[in-house]
Amino acid sequence: MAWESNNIITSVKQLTEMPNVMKAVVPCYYAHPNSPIHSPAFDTSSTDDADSIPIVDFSLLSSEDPDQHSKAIQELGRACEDWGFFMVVNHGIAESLMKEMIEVANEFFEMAEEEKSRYIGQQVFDPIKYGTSFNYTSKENSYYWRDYLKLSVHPHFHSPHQPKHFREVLREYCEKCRKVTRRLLSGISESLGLEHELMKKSMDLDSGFEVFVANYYPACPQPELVMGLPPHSDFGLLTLLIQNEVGGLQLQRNGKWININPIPNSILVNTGDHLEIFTNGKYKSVLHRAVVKKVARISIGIANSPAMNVTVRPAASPLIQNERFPPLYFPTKYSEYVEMQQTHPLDGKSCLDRIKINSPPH
Ligand SMILES: O=C(O)CCC(=O)C(=O)O
Ligand SMILES: [Fe+2]
Repeated sequence: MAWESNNIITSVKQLTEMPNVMKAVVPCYYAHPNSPIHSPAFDTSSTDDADSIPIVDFSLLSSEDPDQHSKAIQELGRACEDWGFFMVVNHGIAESLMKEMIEVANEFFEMAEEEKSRYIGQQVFDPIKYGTSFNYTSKENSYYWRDYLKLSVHPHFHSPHQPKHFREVLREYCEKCRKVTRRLLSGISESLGLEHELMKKSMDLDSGFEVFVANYYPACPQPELVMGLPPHSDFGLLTLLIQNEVGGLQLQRNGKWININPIPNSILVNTGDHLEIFTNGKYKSVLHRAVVKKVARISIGIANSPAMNVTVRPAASPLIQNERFPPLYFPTKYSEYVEMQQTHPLDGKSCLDRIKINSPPH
């Protein structure tokens, strides 16, 4: 069966289940110029670095022993500055809840296409968006091997009503993650020598925008030819990520793509563009991407961000900006940043580059 790129495809999952599509090859329009096979920096053998991804013991951030507390804060700061990715252990979220979240997300993708298509998003700020690729628009000229469900979960909570239990599991999981994120963000402020509530206040985190994303990467006959998600940084402050037992996340470090294999029951955390802006470039957001496998993979991310109407700028503290370190980013309203990110093809850190001071105009 000949597939043209203008066929309406609601999901990659649907495509892989079509009886007439050859099981051994991917349609040519999914072949990606920057897929693993074409990526000179791709080196699966570079696991040494991956082994040393920092581990943050969450329970020690609240330790009453001042030495232990300040050591934990320093380690958190170092993890943000040196890596921008770290694994959080002893976070207090039950393993059973994490598993249930992955399970109900899987059940969502297993639903019939007609049921899921009720949630197909039309607009950038639709609170419930089911879709495929990144945000398929005519501006994108290649497809990604990924279906997704994106939900705005804070300050207003939105969830599909199906499958059964999805809504209640999501609500509980998001609430637990919010507490972890808040504690991490106040620890991060402390690690910079700032008042621990500065981020909460200056970005109005009580009304902070939070997006839940479930990424479904169907089993792929030729994983080396396609991309699940292209290299990008996340736009919020921190993203919390969990996955099923299948790996696929890679981060760019010292010019190489390295595989991230989280230890069981940990949560993977990465810093986003708005933490980079707030810290005036000290804690940089990190490029990462998702490659796909011969078996299906699910990842669940929650991105925590400033409130939509807040204009974000580097923190107003002499520790962050001073004569030696003038502000590096233009003040930008958060909603405008999100819109820019969601309406352009996903392309490295190009969105952040647009608001860099002294960057060439786009
Ligand atoms: O699937 C993954 O591991 C990464 C997902 C991701 O980077 C994202 O949703 O922003
Ligand atoms: Fe991401």
